[in-house]
Amino acid sequence: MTAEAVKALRAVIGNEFSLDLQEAVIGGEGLDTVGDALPPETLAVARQADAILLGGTGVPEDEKRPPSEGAGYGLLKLRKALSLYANFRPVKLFPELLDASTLKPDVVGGVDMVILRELNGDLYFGQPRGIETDAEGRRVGFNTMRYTDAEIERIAHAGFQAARRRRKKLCSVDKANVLETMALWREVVIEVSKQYPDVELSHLYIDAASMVLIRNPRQFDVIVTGNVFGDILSDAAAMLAGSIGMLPSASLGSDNKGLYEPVHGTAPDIAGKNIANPLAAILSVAMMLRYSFGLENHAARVEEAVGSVLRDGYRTGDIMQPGSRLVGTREMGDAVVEAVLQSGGGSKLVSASLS
Ligand SMILES: NC(=O)C1=CN([C@@H]2O[C@H](COP(=O)(O)OP(=O)(O)OC[C@H]3O[C@@H](n4cnc5c(N)ncnc54)[C@H](O)[C@@H]3O)[C@@H](O)[C@H]2O)C=CC1
Ligand SMILES: CC(C)CC(=O)C(=O)O
Ligand SMILES: [Mg+2]
Repeated sequence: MTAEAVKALRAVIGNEFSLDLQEAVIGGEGLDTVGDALPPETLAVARQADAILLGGTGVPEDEKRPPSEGAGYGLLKLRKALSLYANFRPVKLFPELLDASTLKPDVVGGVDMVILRELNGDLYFGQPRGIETDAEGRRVGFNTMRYTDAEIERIAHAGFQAARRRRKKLCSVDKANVLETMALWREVVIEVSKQYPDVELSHLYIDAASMVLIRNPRQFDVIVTGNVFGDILSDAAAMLAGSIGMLPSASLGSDNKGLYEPVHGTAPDIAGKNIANPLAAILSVAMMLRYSFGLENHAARVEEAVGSVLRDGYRTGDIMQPGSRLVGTREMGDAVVEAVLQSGGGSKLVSASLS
């Protein structure tokens, strides 16, 4: 999937700019080659890059390791080390996929929201964590849900600013009725809202938010929420867009450096079969062009190319519909590259590689 995203990136950049693309290992490949899910060399490459395109991390062997030593944790460390705290996960239904969702077309038609997930705090990072044996000899697992007011403030500002650029509606999702961390979350979000009187703020508890997301998703514009709730809510929201293979994301910090990756994981159940949907990875490249490189037109060309291949009936298995043309990962990538090149006035299909 990442190789297809790189092909699309090369196609849209063409000869207009030079692209200095470096590869580095993370996750399972990092553990296998240098025994580290986030090797120091990878972190160094990421630090000096303007933008990072991330292939999924996480391998089935993670189930036999402590979570904080697994391949998947390499990504969490990278997000934290680079202070990429604001994870934008747009959920937009391409009209061509109206019937691809498992939900009714009149529920999902016109869905266009952004889930803004805080990425540097919460249960995934809070200390203490671990598994210990208590005085009675019972094993106890524990994690800590933890947010400082400053962490909540900065993600709340990002949420209000995102809403300001859109339909000016922000819904903060928490569990303030049960958890002190989330009571603080709500208090700080309300305090920050005073600086954004033009943005309509609402609140939902995570359980109710999950239900409303499926019942009436069109009502949402921007949702701001914590690391764990955002992780779960965005996978559920993927089905509003037809498939988890359609959701891109951008993780940003306080400068333009960003990390771009699909919302989905490594999909080990279908790995190596050339059947996974590369469009989430390709749409992540569009976000990279927009947010890290300021190339709005190029971003739009990639997004329009995706729309055009869908209009032409190309489908991977996850979004397959009757009468459409079933293609593999590489063929979908080729079709997007061709559409990108057409939009730039060229017509020759180039074969780009990762080298
Ligand atoms: N950002 C990341 O690097 C993430 C890594 N992971 C890791 O990925 C591994 C697998 O996790 P899962 O829970 O199975 O989540 P997953 O997102 O990899 O897969 C969930 C389901 O969606 C399908 N799917 C995912 N992406 C698809 C695509 N592009 N096209 C078609 N179908 C697709 C998979 O085949 C699977 O049935 C684990 O090791 C996990 O830790 C999980 C989520 C995010
Ligand atoms: C390693 C996981 C926490 C990644 C994940 O599920 C995500 O970021 O959506
Ligand atoms: Mg996830």
